Amino acid sequence: MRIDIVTIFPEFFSVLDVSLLGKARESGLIGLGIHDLRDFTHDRHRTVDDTPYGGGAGMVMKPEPWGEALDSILVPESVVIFPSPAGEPFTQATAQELSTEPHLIFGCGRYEGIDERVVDYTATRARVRCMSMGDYVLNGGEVAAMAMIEAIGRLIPGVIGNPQSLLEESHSDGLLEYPSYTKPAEWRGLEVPPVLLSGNHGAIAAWRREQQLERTRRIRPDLLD
Ligand SMILES: O=C(OCc1ccccc1)c1cn[nH]c1
Repeated sequence: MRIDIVTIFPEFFSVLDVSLLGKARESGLIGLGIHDLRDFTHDRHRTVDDTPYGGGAGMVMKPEPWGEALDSILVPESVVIFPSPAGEPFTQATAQELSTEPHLIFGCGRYEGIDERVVDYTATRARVRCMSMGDYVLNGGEVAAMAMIEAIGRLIPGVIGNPQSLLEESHSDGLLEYPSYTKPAEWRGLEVPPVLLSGNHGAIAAWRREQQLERTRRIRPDLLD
């Protein structure tokens, strides 16, 4: 997979060099390109925003720099993702689906957002998805993009050492994960549930499933609808 990121804070993504994805990049599993939106401006002040038509507070990102930046990296197979509070929910299912794509482009908006014509025009040349990480507002798309890149990247075969662990985590089967324990068997007066020490794998699997259902009912009943 190749991932390109367009942002006015390219240095923000230098952490991707050292994280889990750093190894994936060394091994060629993931190609990463980081593009400074200001490199696609032509005025002395490298302007990327302007006041909104129709009035209102804040600034809107100008379409021209975005058009040139995306022209320089877009191919028909690309999926262009714009993190946005007004986007569709990004879930584990979305991460799973996007992890099989050959090329993802993350367009990190700031201010009040990007001129809508950038979304409309880009949608005539590739698949575009405005995606939300949750019902809250950040100052820009960079943090959301980082989270999506990690959620997607770890699902790419070969990136995670132990693919089995991907099967048993929260949301992989639509439920929250069961509680986990490790040595010592007793810690500060608290014991590990005896079934986990029983060696009875059938009982352990049944207990874990029940824990998943109980937790999901208690903490995230919406997942059971
Ligand atoms: O704030 C977010 O994206 C940054 C952004 C993009 C465009 C305009 C304002 C802010 C966000 C919240 N949930 N998921 C994403």
